[in-house]
Amino acid sequence: MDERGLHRLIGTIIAPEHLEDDCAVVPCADRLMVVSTDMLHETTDFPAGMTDWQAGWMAVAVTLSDVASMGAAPGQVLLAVGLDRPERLRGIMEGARDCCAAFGAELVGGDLDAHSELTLVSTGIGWVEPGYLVRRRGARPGDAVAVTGRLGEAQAALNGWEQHRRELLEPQPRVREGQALARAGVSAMMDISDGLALSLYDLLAVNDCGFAIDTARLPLPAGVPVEEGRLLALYGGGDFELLFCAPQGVVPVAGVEAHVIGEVIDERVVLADGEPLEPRGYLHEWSG
Ligand SMILES: Nc1ncnc2c1ncn2[C@@H]1O[C@H](COP(=O)(O)OP(=O)(O)OP(=O)(O)O)[C@@H](O)[C@H]1O
Ligand SMILES: Cc1ncc(C[n+]2csc(CCOP(=O)(O)O)c2C)c(N)n1
Ligand SMILES: [Mg+2]
Ligand SMILES: [Mg+2]
Ligand SMILES: [Mg+2]
Repeated sequence: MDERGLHRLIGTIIAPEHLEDDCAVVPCADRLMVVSTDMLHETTDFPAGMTDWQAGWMAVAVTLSDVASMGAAPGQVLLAVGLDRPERLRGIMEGARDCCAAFGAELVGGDLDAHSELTLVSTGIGWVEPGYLVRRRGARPGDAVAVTGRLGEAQAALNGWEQHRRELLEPQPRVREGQALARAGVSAMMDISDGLALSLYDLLAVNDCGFAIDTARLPLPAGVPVEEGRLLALYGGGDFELLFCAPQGVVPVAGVEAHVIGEVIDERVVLADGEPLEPRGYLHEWSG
């Protein structure tokens, strides 16, 4: 059983539309509040050699990435810390505070307990005017499919490409880009945490159309052989770039580094170079 299968179970217990987006959306006077929470554990999320400051940074970055993917401006963050050793707390809190400060958020609370494995749960709140909210649903046939930044860099570092360690350990949520894309009129957006392929299937699940990408157009990690780079870009996790669809004429958006990698098609399939793309990537799995 994997994460996506269990999400379907959750969707039989709470309203399934609550599982459709990177954040929950809560009307709040004349604005919308978006909220995301994410849990990281030492063994699955903190690679060997990561500092405590970087663990705190990453915990906030992954949540601000979800906020960014809705087109929202980050506001407040809470950080719950399941702490294995007290001497780690200062570095973790400073990393979390610094990531908040770098992206215009404020760390305003959290929780603390003792735990055998370092566990960080960050909750991020963002704010957006109703007209600029972007969801995963909304893609239309003929839209361009595009991504910010480059893909596969975090997984490249895990594969030993040392020049990409910074991207793995200190992910930069595309907060400014998310808001600029929303204002420019993109039709659907999400962040890529588990790899491009799984993200395209996540978009497929909530749209009435499909996606055809051209692997020659993928922005690959620098300094990695093209064949390996292409696999990293398609299936590697931990990138935290934005994947979006845009009506013709919307891209390029001023100030946003993005690459068009394909287009939205009528048929409800995900194609890469004309062939069905394997739904493979970074997935939490349970045995049995
Ligand atoms: N235990 C849960 N209860 C309710 N909703 C959940 C639960 N776990 C996940 N969700 C919801 O399911 C959707 C997908 O969650 P998921 O964690 O895969 O997204 P993400 O945070 O964008 O990705 P990642 O965790 O890889 O960064 C989100 O809307 C999330 O709020
Ligand atoms: C040991 C280790 N392996 C991989 C990564 C890269 N990484 C960070 S978050 C994530 C997936 C989404 O997270 P989740 O679904 O758990 O929220 C991935 C693949 C890492 N930081 N450490
Ligand atoms: Mg997300
Ligand atoms: Mg999550
Ligand atoms: Mg995940």
